[in-house]
Amino acid sequence: MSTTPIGVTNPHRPVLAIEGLTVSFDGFKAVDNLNLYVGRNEVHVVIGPNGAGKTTVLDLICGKTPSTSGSIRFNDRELTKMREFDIVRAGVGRKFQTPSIYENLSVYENLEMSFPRGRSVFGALVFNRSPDVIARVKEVAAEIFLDEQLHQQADLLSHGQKQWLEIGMLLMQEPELLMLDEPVAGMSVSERTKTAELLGRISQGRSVLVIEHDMEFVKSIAHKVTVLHQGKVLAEGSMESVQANPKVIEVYLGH
Ligand SMILES: Nc1ncnc2c1ncn2[C@@H]1O[C@H](COP(=O)(O)OP(=O)(O)OP(=O)(O)O)[C@@H](O)[C@H]1O
Repeated sequence: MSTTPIGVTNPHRPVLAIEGLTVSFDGFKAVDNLNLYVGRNEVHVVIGPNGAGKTTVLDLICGKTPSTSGSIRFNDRELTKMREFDIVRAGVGRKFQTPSIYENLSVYENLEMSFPRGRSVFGALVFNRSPDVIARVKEVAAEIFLDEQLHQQADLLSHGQKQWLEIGMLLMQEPELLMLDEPVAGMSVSERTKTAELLGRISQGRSVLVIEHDMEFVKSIAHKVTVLHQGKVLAEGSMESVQANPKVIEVYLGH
């Protein structure tokens, strides 16, 4: 008998399988019996009105907020029982809206210290100058369009370049699931185009879960879209199907 849940893109083994996930804040269910599946090589975008529960879902996945009930399986490991640090080590990387880079260090140093061996600025800078780390830093810098800024101090980067640097810092840890909260907020048009290209590339061999309000950007990156409303899934599927859904137009896109 098949136990495949309805609506799964990759029914055989989603990398991330969220089932029956609920969190209540003083009786208010910000996330309410949510099912969400993310496959490998998938850019999955979560959209929905303000307060729908999008950021809370990412907080639950990365262990920042404990769930009230339900399960979050990542490669068959149950994340709801794990600490934030162990979730990162299991291969989940999360980028918040505001970049948290070291402004007074160079692009190179920021990437170098994110190599998993580096536990502190001091430790990273003293012990990490090995050929494999140097090669990885250069590879990631090229991936995030910053190979020509390697020795530039991070505070001199544009807002968009800072966002890319933070994505690069996450890539240094080779996460299997990368979560990004409004990655193109405040970016120029050309930076948005390059970010779309970047996300397409980094989804190869990984899963990328994105929260985004900019529908043009969503169209350019999403393999699958989930629309959240009042903590529940309102609609799910391709961008075309979601955009044509009258319920989605009523509560979100029509506004
Ligand atoms: N720690 C908390 N305590 C109490 N209420 C919370 C907490 N975190 C979130 N909420 C509430 O849960 C609801 C969902 O918030 P959330 O930030 O997840 O929405 P969102 O879809 O990300 O919205 P936006 O698009 O505005 O960022 C909101 O009503 C919010 O006030």
